Amino acid sequence: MTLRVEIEDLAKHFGEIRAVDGVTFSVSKGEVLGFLGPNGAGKSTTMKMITGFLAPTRGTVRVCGYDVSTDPISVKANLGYLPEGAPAYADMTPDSFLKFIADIRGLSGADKKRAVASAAERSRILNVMYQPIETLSKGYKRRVGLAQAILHNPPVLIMDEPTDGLDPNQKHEVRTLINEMAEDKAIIISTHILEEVNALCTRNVVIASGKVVFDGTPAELEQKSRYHNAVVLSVNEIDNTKLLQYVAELDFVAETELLMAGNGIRVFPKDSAHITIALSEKIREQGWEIASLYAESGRLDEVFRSITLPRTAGVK
Ligand SMILES: Nc1ncnc2c1ncn2[C@@H]1O[C@H](COP(=O)(O)OP(=O)(O)OP(=O)(O)O)[C@@H](O)[C@H]1O
Repeated sequence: MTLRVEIEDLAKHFGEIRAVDGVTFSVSKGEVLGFLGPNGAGKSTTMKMITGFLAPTRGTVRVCGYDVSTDPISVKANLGYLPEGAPAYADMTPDSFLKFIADIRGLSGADKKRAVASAAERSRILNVMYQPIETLSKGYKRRVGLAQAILHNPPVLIMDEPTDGLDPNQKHEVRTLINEMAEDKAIIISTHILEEVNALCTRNVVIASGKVVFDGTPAELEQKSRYHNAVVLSVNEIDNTKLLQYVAELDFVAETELLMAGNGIRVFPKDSAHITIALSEKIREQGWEIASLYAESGRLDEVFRSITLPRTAGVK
């Protein structure tokens, strides 16, 4: 694994406010890291320090081996940044905007032409290259932003809320583009859209109050849910209360609850064990007919809440 972004004990204090308070994580080539956290957790401040817009109070950021505080120009050369929202310069066309960015990146002649054509193709904006940016749909505007970020083919891409405010089709398109680029880049995406975690990310770092509270795969995040491996069960012609009483006594069951609208019961296993087979055997032993039985993978919204709420709230 080639390490591309290394963040160590990063902190930013604004007076009394500890916006970022000792954050450490790294991102390798091929990884799409979902950087999650509630409003005010410190995501934007961290991203601004990675991209060199903001100087840290403490700690280091290295991008492709270059330290952002001592070698910001090399860092910027290795990094593409998609800020939140739409690109500025609304009265420009994507063609003139990308050429302008190419100039800033120091590209000229054939290199500039090739870079603009390749970024436009990869971002699928070739059909709108000569239309003012302000007249484009949100999805296209975001793709123009993406084209700008990848123009110099950087090994590291940082994106702030890349699909925020897009409709489901546009979200899908932008995610597809990001997935296509993932193989040869290290990508950091800040988001609070939890479905993005499964659709896009290979790893997640969750921060709350400026500190890392989780670093792992989407599956590991789901496993922290109390619903992980919980089984939803309904049985034909048996009263749900009776079913619940029977199931609650089984030795592999920790907890049970009735579902709304008579839709059966939910069974929480002890130690998050896999219990679908054992449970279906126990139901059949009673001579009951199972109408439906399935295990849940876990609920990201619930895990997210439980790990990002202040610890004083009594949450594990
Ligand atoms: N320039 C600043 N001066 C003072 N406080 C700031 C400044 N920038 C950010 N903060 C504070 O630092 C904390 C972290 O803010 P930040 O914008 O990094 O959070 P965030 O996770 O990006 O939130 P959001 O999801 O709402 O964008 C907040 O309490 C914010 O008010």
